[in-house]
Amino acid sequence: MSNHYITDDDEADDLPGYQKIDRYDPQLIDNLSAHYKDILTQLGEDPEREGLLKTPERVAKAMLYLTHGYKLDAKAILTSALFKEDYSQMVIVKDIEVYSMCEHHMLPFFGKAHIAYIPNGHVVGLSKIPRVVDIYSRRLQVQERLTNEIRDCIQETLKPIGVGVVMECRHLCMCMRGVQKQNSVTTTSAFTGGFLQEKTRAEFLNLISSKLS
Ligand SMILES: Nc1nc2c(ncn2[C@@H]2O[C@H](COP(=O)(O)OP(=O)(O)OP(=O)(O)O)[C@@H](O)[C@H]2O)c(=O)[nH]1
Ligand SMILES: [Zn+2]
Repeated sequence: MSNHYITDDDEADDLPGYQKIDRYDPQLIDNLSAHYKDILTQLGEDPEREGLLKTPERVAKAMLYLTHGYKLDAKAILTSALFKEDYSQMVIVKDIEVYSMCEHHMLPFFGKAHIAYIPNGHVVGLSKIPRVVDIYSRRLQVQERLTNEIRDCIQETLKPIGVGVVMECRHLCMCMRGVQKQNSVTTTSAFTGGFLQEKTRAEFLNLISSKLS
């Protein structure tokens, strides 16, 4: 894989597929900038006015960052930190921030992901779970597919007894335009294995709804 994009995360170079953000391909930035300059003109703006001079390049870089997940391999990230461990209770990482872009309007949707799995001989390094969320979020998405992709990645890599994913997001395409519902939150969920049983799923849902004291 080449041309991977990620923020200036200090760990970036140690993770499979990650590179630092200052390694954007300059030709790609130039191409995208030219398109955004044209879009500004088509929108009735003057791309030569002072405040907009660097805007096409800024937008190009921002969009590359907001879609850098295409270049990353979530399964490789998880596989890089599997540890043999005799722990077979539910592991939950909750309240993981999510920032994604809806594929219909290319406007942000954002909120939280709550992820659980029941280990089957291996646990995964905890930080890798939010990294998986980021890799699938930083693409053009619909919330349902994002939820399923996270579930499938964890299930296929860790092969746990079960995986549960719940996501709660606000979609700006529903707030700042269109139907203009400022407070609506969309909840999606995806489960495998043990989480298909009502008791296990109820325990997960109960634990993610309880607040830390
Ligand atoms: N299922 C799903 N729909 C989404 C998501 N993000 C945005 N949408 C919806 O995608 C739909 C696109 O519908 P269209 O009728 O083609 O587009 P539109 O005319 O801009 O629709 P409005 O937003 O109702 O104005 C809208 O209903 C959005 O609310 C998502 O993550 N999941
Ligand atoms: Zn949308």
